[in-house]
Amino acid sequence: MGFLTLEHISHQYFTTSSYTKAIEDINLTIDEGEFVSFLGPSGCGKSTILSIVSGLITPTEGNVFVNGSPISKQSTSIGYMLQQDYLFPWKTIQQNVLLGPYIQRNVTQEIKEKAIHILEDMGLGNVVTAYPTQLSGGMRQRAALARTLITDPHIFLLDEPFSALDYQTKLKLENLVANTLKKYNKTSLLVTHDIGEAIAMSDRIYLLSANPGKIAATFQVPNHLKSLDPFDARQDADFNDLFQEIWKELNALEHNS
Ligand SMILES: Nc1ncnc2c1ncn2[C@@H]1O[C@H](COP(=O)(O)OP(=O)(O)OP(=O)(O)O)[C@@H](O)[C@H]1O
Repeated sequence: MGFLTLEHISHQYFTTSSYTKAIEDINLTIDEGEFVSFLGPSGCGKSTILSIVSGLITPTEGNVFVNGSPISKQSTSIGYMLQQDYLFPWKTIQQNVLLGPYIQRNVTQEIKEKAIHILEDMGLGNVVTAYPTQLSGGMRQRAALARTLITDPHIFLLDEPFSALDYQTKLKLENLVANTLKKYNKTSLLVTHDIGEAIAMSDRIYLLSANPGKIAATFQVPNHLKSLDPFDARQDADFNDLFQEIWKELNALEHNS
């Protein structure tokens, strides 16, 4: 059994007059430190899977295990990276990053040094005393990631975190975020509509079909692509082959849904 296991997960949303079967019989195992992505047509249940892993919703069927124990029976901490950075404009970047420890009344010298260290890792060592409005969108997203990393979550959920950024910033961030989460050995789940982003960041990609959402295909990303610069990776034959393969499957799914 891996670090995170979803076993026979199905979920239905009920309203007063009807119900929607959002996902059906999802089974997957993710090892500690792995990065996986979920791709699929709109409404195939990608966000529902993230909500179940985060504990926000309890699936109508099936079990989620972390390290072999049901997720409901332990305090698994979850980190999020979303489209919006939610930085506080009146606090400096360092103060924003220290927000979690501040709320927990745990701003020690050690934590302050850790904040600086993480900010340096994210290429933000020279803007620790700046305010969010002084930073570009990509820098703000990096600060938001640093703020989550300092709380040392077990699992990282990324829900289309780069969709508001320009193309060049997005490519650079994909690499930086994927490498940083690997360095800190975080188990990460990304929801995206962008095939290139999924290939650039992941160890493995799950393609979901809709109505209800099921795993239609699984793709392993060749290891050597991860060591390449994002621009170079996109020129690589393996990247293009995998892109074409996923594109065809996705089109077929969208056609049939
Ligand atoms: N709160 C809810 N109540 C009722 N139905 C819901 C609710 N949330 C999601 N659904 C339905 O469940 C299905 C899966 O939705 P979900 O948002 O998980 O898909 P998704 O793949 O994340 O979609 P998108 O790519 O459009 O963000 C859809 O049919 C959606 O309409």
